[in-house]
Amino acid sequence: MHLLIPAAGVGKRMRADGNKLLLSLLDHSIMGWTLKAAVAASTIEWIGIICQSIDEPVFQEIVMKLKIKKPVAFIRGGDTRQESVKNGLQALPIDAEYVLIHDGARCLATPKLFERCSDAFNHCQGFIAAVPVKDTIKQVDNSGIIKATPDRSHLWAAQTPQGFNVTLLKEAHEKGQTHGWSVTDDAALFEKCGLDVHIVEGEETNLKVTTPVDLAIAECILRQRL
Ligand SMILES: Nc1ccn([C@@H]2O[C@H](COP(=O)(O)OP(=O)(O)OP(=O)(O)O)[C@@H](O)[C@H]2O)c(=O)n1
Ligand SMILES: C[C@](O)(CO)[C@H](O)COP(=O)(O)O
Repeated sequence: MHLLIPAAGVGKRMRADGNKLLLSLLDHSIMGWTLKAAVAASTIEWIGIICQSIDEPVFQEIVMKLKIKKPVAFIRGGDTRQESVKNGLQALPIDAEYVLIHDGARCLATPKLFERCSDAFNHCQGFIAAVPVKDTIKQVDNSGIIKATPDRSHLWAAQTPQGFNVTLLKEAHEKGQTHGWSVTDDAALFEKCGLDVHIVEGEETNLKVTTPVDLAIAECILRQRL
């Protein structure tokens, strides 16, 4: 299984001085933890790290320190996650039929989750890891007035890994560019193309390290695993 890791963001919401994926989390960087889990997953055979050129030397160092035996490619990132993934798809080896895409910022995903996601290709061409939403969600207008309370039983929080047939996802990205679709995940492109995207059971702990408080929560979860 081929895995693309978008890691080319700047982490504005983290307000860090540089790419948040290089921040320390216990004895590794955020990206170090993400890579460790991906490498430990028996199904992952190839890893593409999508990053900005300025960060590539540090990511190379992380890969070396972890003594990763699986092939790792470095791919140039874009200005948005969507662009970064599009670049990643172009850089996949020619024989890649299916691909998993996993945010570098989701550093708590377990090897089991990667393996469960790889197995999902046995029954579908597109899926995302997700968990049922626990909160009551309100839809609010621009004046701060609640307009709707969607039925929670139909709401899922999207995570990564997300997995797709490579040809179909490449086509969806092309269409997205042509039509000017701007999305925050790859599933949304599949959806806009009218293709089915299935749900694979995610992990409650598979949070995305987005703001400083997420870093503290991630540390807590990792300590419990030690
Ligand atoms: N141009 C971009 C933007 C984001 N990402 C990656 O997409 C993942 C999810 O994005 P997010 O958590 O939003 O990261 P940032 O874009 O870095 O954060 P922010 O939105 O706060 O700036 C991250 O692993 C990030 O590195 C990327 O590869 N290329
Ligand atoms: C892909 C993603 O992690 C799914 O939750 C997410 O959409 C990334 O973008 P975000 O804007 O940081 O939510």
